[in-house]
Formats: sequence, C-alpha cells, structure tokens
Amino acid sequence: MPDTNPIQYPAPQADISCFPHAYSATESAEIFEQLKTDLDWQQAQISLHGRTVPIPRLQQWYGDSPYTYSRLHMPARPMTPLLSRLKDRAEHLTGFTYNSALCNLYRHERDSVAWHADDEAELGINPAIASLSFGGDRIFQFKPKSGATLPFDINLKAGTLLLMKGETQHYWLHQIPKTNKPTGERICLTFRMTYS
Ligand SMILES: O=C(O)CCC(=O)C(=O)O
Ligand SMILES: [Fe+2]
Repeated sequence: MPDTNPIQYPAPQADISCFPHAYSATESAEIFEQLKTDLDWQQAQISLHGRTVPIPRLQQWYGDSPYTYSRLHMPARPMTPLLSRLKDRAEHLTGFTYNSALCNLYRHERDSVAWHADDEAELGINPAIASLSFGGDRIFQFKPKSGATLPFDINLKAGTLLLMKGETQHYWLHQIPKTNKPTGERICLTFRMTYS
C-alpha cells in the first residue's frame, strides 16, 4: 500500500509536499525498466546565442495537446498504458487531475535541468505539478525568485512523488543540478494539466 501521508516543506509563498513511498523499491525498479524501453526518448535541440545545442537530458511529451517548454515545441502524443496507470496513482494521492506528462531521462550525473519555473501559459494560474521519480537519487533544488528566503534541497529517491501547487511557480525556481558524484540513470515523469 502506498504511504498516503505527505511531508510538507515549510517554504513561504509555496506549497510543496512529497510522498516518499508512492511506489516500493521493487515496483520502482520494474517501472524504471519499462519506462526506459517503452517511451520514445529523444534529445531535443535548443538554440542558444545563435547556436544549436542538445539539451542535457532525454525527454518526451505525452499529452492531449501540443506543449511549448523553454521554446521547445512538442506535438501532442497519446500516453502509453503504463503512463496512464502512473497518472491514476498520482491523481489518487494528490487529489488533482492531470492530462499530460513531461518525461525526463537523466542518463548520468552530468545530465540536468537548469533553474526554471513551470509557469507556461498553457498550465493556467497556480498549476499543480506532480512528479514521480525512478532510478538513481538526484538532488532537487528550490530557490526563491526574490532571494528573500533561503534555498533548500530535496533528495528525490525512486518511488517518490513530489507535488508543487498553489503559488509555488510564481515565487520559486527549481532545478536538478549536475553533480560529480555518480548517480546512475534517473527517470522523472512530471504530470500536469494543460489547457489549450
Ligand atoms: O527531474 C525533475 O525532478 C524535474 C523536472 C522538471 O522540473 C520539469 O520537467 O519541469
Ligand atoms: Fe520543472
């Protein structure tokens, strides 16, 4: 049975909580392998200072509508049966409904996602974003946009569900930094509701 008691992080102007045991270690290992082979992982390219560079992770978008994220355009693509099952569990635990998933595969400790807020117009105001982690542990960092309060880190382990909601995206940025310590591969599914 999943643990249904979330840990709430006491950050001001944010609503961040996490369910550390949404999936057991055994379930998480099986889900990781299946996601790795099932999903259509691609390394997108972005244009940076007039040059085209590959982003430092593999990604795929699954949702009813297309999505634009950091100037990357991703066409609509139906969720796989496994993604739909994982989405159902995320909905049950968090009490929100999602219609899409931005999936990330960090191949090793040098893959990353830079500081950003999930604040695209398609997400509406005060979006609820539920992210499920599988594979190796990674540090997920939060810092306030204003610099008024302290940054903090969460160690995201396999089977953890992290929920960001309320005003979090207005006031805070998040990132997965590169590290020198070997981490192994990690998959993170971020479920969202998008409005077209
Ligand atoms: O990998 C993660 O935990 C975060 C991914 C993320 O922030 C995103 O896809 O917007
Ligand atoms: Fe994000």
